[in-house]
Amino acid sequence: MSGCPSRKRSAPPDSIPESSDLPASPSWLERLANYWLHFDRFGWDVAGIFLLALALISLLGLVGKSWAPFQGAVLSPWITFLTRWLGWGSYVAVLAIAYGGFLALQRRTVRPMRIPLGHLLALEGAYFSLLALMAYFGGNLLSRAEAGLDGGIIGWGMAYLVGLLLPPPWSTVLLLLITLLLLAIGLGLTNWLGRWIEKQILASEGEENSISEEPDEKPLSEETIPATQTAGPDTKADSLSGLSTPPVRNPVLPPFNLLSNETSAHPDEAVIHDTAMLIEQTLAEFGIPARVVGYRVGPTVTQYAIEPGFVEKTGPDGNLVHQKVRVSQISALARDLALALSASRLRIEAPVPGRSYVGIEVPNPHTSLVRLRPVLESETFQKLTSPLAIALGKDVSGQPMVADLARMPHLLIAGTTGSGKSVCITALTTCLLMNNTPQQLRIAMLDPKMVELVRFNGVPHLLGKVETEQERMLGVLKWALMEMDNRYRLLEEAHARDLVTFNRKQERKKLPTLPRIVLIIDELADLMMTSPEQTEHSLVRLAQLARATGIHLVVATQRPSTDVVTGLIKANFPARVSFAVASSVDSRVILDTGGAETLLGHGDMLFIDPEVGSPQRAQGVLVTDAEVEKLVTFWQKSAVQGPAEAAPWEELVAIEGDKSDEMLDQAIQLVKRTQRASASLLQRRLRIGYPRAARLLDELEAAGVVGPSVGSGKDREVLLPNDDDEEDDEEGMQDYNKEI
Ligand SMILES: Nc1ncnc2c1ncn2[C@@H]1O[C@H](COP(=O)(O)OP(=O)(O)OP(=O)(O)O)[C@@H](O)[C@H]1O
Repeated sequence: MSGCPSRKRSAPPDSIPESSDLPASPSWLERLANYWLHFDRFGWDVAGIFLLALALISLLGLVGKSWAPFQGAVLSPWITFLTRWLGWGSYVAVLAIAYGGFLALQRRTVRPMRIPLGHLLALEGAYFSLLALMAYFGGNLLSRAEAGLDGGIIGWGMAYLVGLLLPPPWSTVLLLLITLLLLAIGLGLTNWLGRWIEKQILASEGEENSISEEPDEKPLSEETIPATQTAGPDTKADSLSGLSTPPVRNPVLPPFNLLSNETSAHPDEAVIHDTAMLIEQTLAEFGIPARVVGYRVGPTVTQYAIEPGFVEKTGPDGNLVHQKVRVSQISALARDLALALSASRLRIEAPVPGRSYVGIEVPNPHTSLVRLRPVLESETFQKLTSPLAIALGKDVSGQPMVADLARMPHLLIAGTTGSGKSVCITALTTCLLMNNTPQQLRIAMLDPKMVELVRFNGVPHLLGKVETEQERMLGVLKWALMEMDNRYRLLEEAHARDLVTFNRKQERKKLPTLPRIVLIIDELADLMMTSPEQTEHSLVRLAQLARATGIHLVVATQRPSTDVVTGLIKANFPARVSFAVASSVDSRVILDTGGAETLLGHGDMLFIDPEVGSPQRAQGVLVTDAEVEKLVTFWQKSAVQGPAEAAPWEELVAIEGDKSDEMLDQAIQLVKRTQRASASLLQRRLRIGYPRAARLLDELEAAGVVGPSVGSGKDREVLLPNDDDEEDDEEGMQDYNKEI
C-alpha cells in the first residue's frame, strides 16, 4: 500500500464518458487490503483470546480425558489427535499454544518479546528430540505410542530412526546431548556463553588491543540507511579502528597509546526491531501509514528511517486520490511517539537532509562513551591532514565526526550547565595537543569557572597560565588584537597572503616561523556582563580578521541569550555547537533552528558546519583527567624547557589594571553613537575633566576604537561602525524572539 504513487482511480475504458466523473469502485484486492487494515487493529486480540481458550479447553480435555463433560464431538477427536501424535508432549504443546495467545494479547499494549527465528527452530528441535527420548524411556513400543503414552507416534518414529543409526544406549545418549544442546541454543545460553568467553579473552589480552568494533549498520528488512555526509561513503572501515592499519605518526608527537580506547555497548537487535514496530504501530494508530526502512545505531541514539506512506483522500472532483503523508504530520507526533516508546526525549529530523525519509532519533537503553583515540585513528580524521583538525565525537550512525578549525575558522559552543561544554573544550584542546608541537601551536585559555581548564597549566603550548580573573582576561583580548595587527604587518612586509604562505617563505629563508594561536574562552557570559562593549568589539574584530594571521577562537557560554550571543558575535561565528538547552528559543539563538532542546545532555550535541549548513547530531568525545595528565607530562618531558615564560599580555594587564578607566565602556558607546571622538566631547558628555578625557582618548586609540590624533582641536577618526546596524540587528533579534 505505502509504496504506490499518487494516482486517480480511472474508470473502465469502455464505460460511458459521463460516468468518469463518478468515483470508481475499488478493486477487490484494495477492498481486501482495507478489510485487513481494519481487522489488523483487533486481529491480535481475537487471535490471543482464541489461542488462550483453545489451550484452556485442551488442558481440561487432557486432564479429564475419561470424564463425561469433556467428551464431545469436537473435543474428543482433538485430544485423541494430540495424545496419539505427541504423547505426553501434548502438555508442552498446550503450554506453547497458551504462550502464543499471551504474546498476541500483549502485542497491542506493551512491547512484545520477540524470539529470533533460529532460537525458535532450536526450541522446536529440542521438543521433538525430547519426544524421542520419552519413547526410549517407555521401551519404544508402538502400542504405547498409539495409546497416547510416552512421545506419541512422532516420538516413537524418531526414536526408531535414531535407533537405526546407533544401537542403544548410545542412541539415548546422543538424543540427550542433542536435546540439551538445542535447548541451550533456543534459550540463548550459547550466545551468553560466547559473549562471556569473548569478554574473558579480551580482558586477558589487555585494554590496549581490546577494541574490534563492528560497523553498527544492520539491515532492517531489506534496506539500510547510507552513511551521513560527514562520514562519507568510504568511512565504514573507520569504526574498525582496532583492525585498520594505524596511521604513521610523527615521532615528536605524543603516541596514541597515551589515550584510552573505548568499548562500546551494542543495543540488542530485538529491541531495535521492537522499537521499529512500535513506531509503525503508533503512527498507524494516528492514521499515518509509514514504514521503517532502516536504522543507524549511534553511541547515544538510534535513528530510524521512516518512509511516509500514502493516504486516500477525496479530491475536489470527488475522485479518490492517493496523497503522500506530509512530513509535518509525523513531526507533530513527537510527544505521542515519545510516550509510546517510553523515551525521555525524542528528536525528529523531517526530512533527513538529502534523503527521502524522516529520521526519528530514539535514545539507546545504554549509551556508549566516545573516546578520543578511535576518532583520532580513524580514516576520516586522517583525511583532514590539517594541524587544526578536531575530533568532535561520533554521529548517529557511530561514524567519527570531525572538523577543521582552520576552515571554520572560529567555533561558538553553547549549552546549559552540565551539558558537556567543558568536556568538549577539554577534548578539543587534547586533540590539538596530540597533533601539534609548541613551535606549531600556542594556546591561550580564559576560564572564569577556574576549575575546568587549569589542568592544562604547565603544558609548553600554553601562553602564560590559564587566566581565571576577569580583569586579566580583558588584557588577553587586547593582546590578541595587538598580536593580530602585528602579524598583519609582518605578512605585508613578507608579501604573504596568510600565515601558511608566510611560514613557507620563512622556512625557505631558514628564518623562524610563527605558531598558530588558538584562544579558548570557557565562559563568555561573565566577560560580556562586566565589559560588554570591549568584549564584543574585541571578539568581533578578531573573528572578522584573525583567520589569515593564524589566530582562531573557541568561545563557550551557558547563557545562549541575545545579550551574550549578540547578533554581531553570531554573524562572525558561523560554526556552532549546541549542547542541550532549556528551550527552543535558546536553540534558535544558537543554531537558528530548534532541536537542541530535545538533546539528552552529557555530551549529546548538534553541530553546524558552515560548509554543510544543517545541524548534525553527535555524541561528544570524553577525555578523562588521567589522559590529560599523561599528555601534559609527555610534553613537559619531551619539549625543550626554557625558563618559565611570562604571559605576553602581562604588560597590558598591568596597564589595564593601573590605568584602565571604568568609563571606557561608556566612552566607546558614546563614540560609536555619535561617530565623533574628541576630548571636549568626552568632557561635555561624560562630565569629566580634560586630563581624564585625554587619557580616555589614548585608551580608545589603544583599543582600536579611534584613529591617531590629527592635530589639536580636531576630531579623531572613529574606526567602529555606527551602532545603527547593530541596533537594527538586535531589534530584529528581539522581534524574532517575540515571534517565537
Ligand atoms: N561527551 C561526554 N560523554 C559522556 N559524559 C559526558 C560528556 N560530556 C559531558 N559529560 C558528563 O556531563 C558532566 C558535565 O559536563 P561539563 O562539565 O562539560 O558540563 P558544562 O556544560 O561545562 O557545565 P558547566 O557550564 O556547569 O560547567 C560531566 O561531568 C560528564 O559526567
